[in-house]
Amino acid sequence: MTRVDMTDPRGAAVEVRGGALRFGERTLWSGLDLDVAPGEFLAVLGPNGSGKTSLLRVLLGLQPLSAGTVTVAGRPPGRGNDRVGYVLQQRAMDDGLTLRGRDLVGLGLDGHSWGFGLRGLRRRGRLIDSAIEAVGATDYADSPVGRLSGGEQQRLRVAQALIGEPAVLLCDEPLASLDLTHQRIVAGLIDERRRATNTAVLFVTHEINPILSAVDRVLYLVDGQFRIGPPDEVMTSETLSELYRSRVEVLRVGGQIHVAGAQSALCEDEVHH
Ligand SMILES: Nc1ncnc2c1ncn2[C@@H]1O[C@H](COP(=O)(O)OP(=O)(O)OP(=O)(O)O)[C@@H](O)[C@H]1O
Repeated sequence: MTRVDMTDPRGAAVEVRGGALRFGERTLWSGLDLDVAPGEFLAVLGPNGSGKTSLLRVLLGLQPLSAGTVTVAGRPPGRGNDRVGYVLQQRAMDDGLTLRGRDLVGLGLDGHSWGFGLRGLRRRGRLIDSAIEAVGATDYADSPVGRLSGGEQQRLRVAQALIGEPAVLLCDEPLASLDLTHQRIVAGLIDERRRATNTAVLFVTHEINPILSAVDRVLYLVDGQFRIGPPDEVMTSETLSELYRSRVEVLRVGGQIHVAGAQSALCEDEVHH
């Protein structure tokens, strides 16, 4: 009997089969089978150098797999795959950068066709305005981005990533360098959007707590090993001790997860002081 999948006509948003990534002698990960469903929020965790950013680079088509296959929104990753949006690690933009906030956001529409003439331009303008409003950046949208604070720049980057209504949104530590209030705002926006438009989110982070309420599953990478599952299954003392090959304590305090007990490898995942 043929099985017909009625649940989602678009299929997996991200599909990796037997994925491996090696640099020289070093295997970052191998045997990775990963399906991310439309609308799913996957947190990608792991210590420095475990290959989190490299995984996003694979999904962006910037880094070929050493073995295995990958599709993003049903297509090979890379140029021409306009169904992917991304927010990369926060880096302060050159303070001489005179590009205005709204122009930065508008770059997210490049590759989309609005037709020519006034109507197309007006539609584009309206989309940019509403994307800027959604991230609460209206007040500084006309300022040169080089003069904005890190948090303000980051909100504009989120607007730029979301304006193209991607099927898959890749986020590489988008909350780093934001204060707690803005972490909440940016995480909330991304979560809201994926629920509204069924966007799959892959979110690389060292800190799961600001996004814990949004996370469906965790991919935890450590030194070539990984686990995939809901936070309650992966973020346990038992699972993380296995992954780190040393005793790790996972504490749940006030709805938050704190990981402690391993040495330096855990860095930012440890309880903050
Ligand atoms: N093109 C490359 N050639 C050789 N080594 C590379 C290349 N790209 C990444 N690496 C190495 O692969 C490892 C994983 O890098 P990656 O940036 O994916 O880690 P990460 O988990 O995102 O780390 P962090 O938490 O520090 O951001 C690093 O040791 C890095 O130096």
